[in-house]
Amino acid sequence: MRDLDGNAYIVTGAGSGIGEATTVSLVRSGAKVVAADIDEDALAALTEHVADKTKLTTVQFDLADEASIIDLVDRAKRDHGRIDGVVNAAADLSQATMSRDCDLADMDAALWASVLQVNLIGTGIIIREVVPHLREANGGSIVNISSAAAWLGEAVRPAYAASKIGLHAMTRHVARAWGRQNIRCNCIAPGMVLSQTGSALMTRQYQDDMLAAICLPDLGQPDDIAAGILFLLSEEARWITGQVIPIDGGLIYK
Ligand SMILES: NC(=O)c1ccc[n+]([C@@H]2O[C@H](COP(=O)([O-])OP(=O)(O)OC[C@H]3O[C@@H](n4cnc5c(N)ncnc54)[C@H](O)[C@@H]3O)[C@@H](O)[C@H]2O)c1
Repeated sequence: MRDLDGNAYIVTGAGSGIGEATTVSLVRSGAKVVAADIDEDALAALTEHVADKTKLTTVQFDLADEASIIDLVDRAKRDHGRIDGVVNAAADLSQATMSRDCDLADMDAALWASVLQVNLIGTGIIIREVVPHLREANGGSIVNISSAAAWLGEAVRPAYAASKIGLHAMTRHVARAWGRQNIRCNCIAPGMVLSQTGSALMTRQYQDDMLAAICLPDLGQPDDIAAGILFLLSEEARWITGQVIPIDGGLIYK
C-alpha cells in the first residue's frame, strides 16, 4: 500500500486512538515510526500491536515542554537518519478541557493557557524543529489533527475549539512558508471518533446527537482517520497542501 516504505515519521499521541492507529498502519506500510506520547504505559502497550518492532521507536515526551519536544525530534533524526514527516495527533483531551458544561470555567485563564500551550503552541514547536530536517530530505509532509469541534461552538470548552481553529491558521501558514521546498502541511478535522478517550468523554446522549447529525450510519473509528493521514503523508497527495479536510461521516450542518 502506498509509497511509504523506508520513510521515517514522528507520530505524537501514538499511545492511543488515532495516533496509535496511524502508527500501526504506517509500520504495516513499511515506514519507520518514532511513536511519542506522554503516557509510557500506553507506549508499552502499543509495542504489542506493532508487527515489525524493528521499525518502531517509542519516546516518552510532553507536548507542554519545549525541551522534551526538541529531544524527541533529535532522537528521531538520530535513530532513523532522516525525517519524512510528522503527524501531530497528541492533544489535551482531559475532562476539564472537554467539558460541555457552559460555565465560568470557560473563561478560566489558566485553562486557556494550558490548552493552547499543549494543543497549539506545542504543535508549532514540533513543526519548527522538524522543518529543517524535511528541507534536508528535499520535502516532506506534516499532518495536523484538529476537530469538528472547531466549528461546533457548543460542543466543548472554547479553549479547545480555539486551539483547533488555531491549527487551521498554522497549517495554512506552514504550507505557504515552505511549499516551495516541497514541504506540504495539511490538517484533518475529525468528527466523533470512537477512540478510547473519545468514547469515555462523550455521554451516550451526545453520541446519539452526533450520529443524528451525520450522513453515514455509524460514528468513526481511529482507522478511518488513520487512512486519511496515510494518504496525506504519501506521494499520492503530492499536490495537496494548506487544506483542512473534514473526515466526519458527513457532518454537513457545521
Ligand atoms: N476522538 C474524537 O472523537 C476526536 C474528534 C476530533 C478530533 N480529535 C483529535 O484527534 C487527536 C487524537 O485524539 P484521540 O481521540 O485519538 O485521543 P486519545 O486520547 O486516544 O489520544 C491522545 C493521546 O495524546 C496523548 N497526550 C495528551 N497530552 C499529551 C502531552 N502533553 N504530551 C504528549 N502526549 C500527550 C495522550 O496520552 C493520548 O495517548 C486529538 O488531537 C484530538 O483532539 C479526536
